[in-house]
Amino acid sequence: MARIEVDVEQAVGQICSTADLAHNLSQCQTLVQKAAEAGAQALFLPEASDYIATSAASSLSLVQPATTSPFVQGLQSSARQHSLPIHVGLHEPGASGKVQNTLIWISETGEITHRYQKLHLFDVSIAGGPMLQESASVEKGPMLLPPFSTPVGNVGALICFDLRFPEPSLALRRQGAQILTYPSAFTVPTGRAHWEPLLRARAIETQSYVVAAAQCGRHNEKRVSYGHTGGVDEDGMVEGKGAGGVEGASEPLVAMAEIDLGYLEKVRREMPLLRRTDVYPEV
Ligand SMILES: O=C(O)CNC(=O)[C@H](CS)NC(=O)CCC(=O)C(=O)O
Repeated sequence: MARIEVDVEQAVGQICSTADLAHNLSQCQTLVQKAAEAGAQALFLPEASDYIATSAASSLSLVQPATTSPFVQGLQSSARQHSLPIHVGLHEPGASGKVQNTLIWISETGEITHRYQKLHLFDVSIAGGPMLQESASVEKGPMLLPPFSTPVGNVGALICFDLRFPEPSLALRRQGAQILTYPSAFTVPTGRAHWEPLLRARAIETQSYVVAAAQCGRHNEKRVSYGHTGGVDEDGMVEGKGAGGVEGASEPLVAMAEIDLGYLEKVRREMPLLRRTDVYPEV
């Protein structure tokens, strides 16, 4: 497991994506600039940073392969220019005629080195609340991405609704993750009720840093996201508070969160969570 002796700062970005990819890229590039100026070692951007569409049909019409997407190419060139790795959620074409909801790691030299595809799709119909059928336009991911080494630590990648399932986070922790990422676009009512307790629970039960880059504000006439971007440390304490979480805000912003992997190892050493796998199955 990588061990970094000095604290590092990571930037966690919040934007309000619309169906205008060029505008979304420019919001993200503003955040790359801010993150680099603040001395961040990595920038984490929300789910679906490339676009949030008004319908399944519109999402299918906007999707582009990562290899030729001007949105991805723009971020690759920003990463290279600022020598800053970027973790960003986007859409990619799927094999089934649907899209894939993915998360890519762009290295500080602008290469796409890792890719995760969202496992759990958000199909809900809450009376008087959100009605969303993600599976109408998105195909579900086939596997976990094993944790990968980065300048801020070993990253375990998950996306948004995946946050409600403890199993993948525990599996990634067991495989060596030190930081779990949940780039998101939570709805306002479910975010108000569950966002922070879920993030804190995942951090505490995996004894890992949790990075929560969120979409915020009004995307179109049908969609508003909860925001409240930030980080949670391995004690479950929220970091970067105040910088994020302006409900309804649509200004791009970054929250800074500190990572101290020495402290993380101390927490894990001092309170080992040894599982009773003789009683219940290991995840
Ligand atoms: O639509 C896109 O293009 C981007 N994807 C999303 O916004 C996804 C699927 S609709 N949103 C969530 O998973 C919200 C989960 C949530 O709000 C909860 O678990 O409570």
